[in-house]
Amino acid sequence: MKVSIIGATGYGGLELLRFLHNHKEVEEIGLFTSSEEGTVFSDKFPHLTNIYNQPLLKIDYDVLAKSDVVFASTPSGVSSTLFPPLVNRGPKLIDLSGDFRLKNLESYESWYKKKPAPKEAVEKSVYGLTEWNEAAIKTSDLIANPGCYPTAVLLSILPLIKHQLIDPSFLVIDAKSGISGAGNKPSNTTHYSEANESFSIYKINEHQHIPEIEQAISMFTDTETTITFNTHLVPMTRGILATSYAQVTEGVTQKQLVDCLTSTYENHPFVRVIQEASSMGTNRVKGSNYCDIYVKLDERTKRATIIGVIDNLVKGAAGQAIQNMNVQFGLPQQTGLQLVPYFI
Ligand SMILES: NC(=O)C1=CN([C@@H]2O[C@H](COP(=O)(O)OP(=O)(O)OC[C@H]3O[C@@H](n4cnc5c(N)ncnc54)[C@H](OP(=O)(O)O)[C@@H]3O)[C@@H](O)[C@H]2O)C=CC1
Ligand SMILES: CC(=O)N[C@@H](CCC(=O)OP(=O)(O)O)C(=O)O
Repeated sequence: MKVSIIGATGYGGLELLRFLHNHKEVEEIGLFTSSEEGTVFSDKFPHLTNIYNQPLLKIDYDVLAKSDVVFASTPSGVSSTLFPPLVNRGPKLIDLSGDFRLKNLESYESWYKKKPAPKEAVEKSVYGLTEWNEAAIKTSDLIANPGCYPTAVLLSILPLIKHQLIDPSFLVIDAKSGISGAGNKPSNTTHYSEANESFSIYKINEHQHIPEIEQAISMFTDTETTITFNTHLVPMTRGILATSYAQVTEGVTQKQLVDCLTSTYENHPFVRVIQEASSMGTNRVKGSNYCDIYVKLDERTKRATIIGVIDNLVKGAAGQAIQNMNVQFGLPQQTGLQLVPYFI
């Protein structure tokens, strides 16, 4: 397979390359840039010396059209214009940004403060939460890869909402992310001296992943709800831990909650239902495509604490994008993604 990465110099792009390098069906990887045409990739990233000594390529539709797959790992507002001319020209398109995720264009404009992608392209796109949308992904030519936070949240709560074990009307979600979630462009909030030794909340009640999570709950469980969702920055490089709180339906037991998660994911290699809370942590999934999930009923309040943990750059971005590519090409989902977590 011939694969192209637009935004190869970013964090998502580098992770795509790290996994695609080990993918047995990938023969050629084109690295595309909007700002550094001709730069030798390994000069910019010396850890890739003698591995990727090729020059970065200018974004050119005729070259991209010859690929089997084109990944866009670019800031929001970029693929909305870059991808539409490639629709129906041959390659499968996989977008890691939020540009094709929200079906309601006004909602995209109001949450992302950017001009939405053309309606026809958004209508054509398929939401790439692999474990929940495999059939549609299989036949899709344009994938909207989910956001990092929505992946951790949705994989942990969707089974419990679908089986009516929790009340979705008062979902409170508290999520924390490592700094690589903000991409490679330095800013005050990601500056080492300001982020290190600090734990902060950001985008209170205004995070762009709120409508995405609500839309996916509706799409996969036929439930309309509004959520409270807040995000925090943790002074570490990788990882997301998302904790959701919800009242359980009357009479629901701890065993029912765990059984529901276990049976939902028994045939899904990348979602692991964890039995002990002490085994949940970002270092248990770091560098891997796993999503670990956990649920605990508080017998006193009848509220469930539901946790999802991922590596934001892998299951939250590049890993899930490659998992979707595997589904599109009829390959086993694990192809190229079988790295075990770093742990330390
Ligand atoms: N970081 C994360 O954990 C996650 C990120 N995402 C989403 O994935 C996308 C990529 O994220 P991430 O890799 O972190 O971002 P980065 O900021 O690290 O990288 C983005 C890359 O996009 C390229 N780019 C910038 N502007 C343009 C443009 N106008 N046209 C073409 N390319 C452009 C740049 O490369 P160059 O200058 O060489 O063109 C840049 O290196 C974003 O939309 C992000 O929101 C989704 C899930 C998780
Ligand atoms: C730590 C951090 O800043 N994380 C980013 C994650 C953004 C992201 O993944 O953007 P999409 O909208 O393309 O999904 C944020 O919270 O905005």
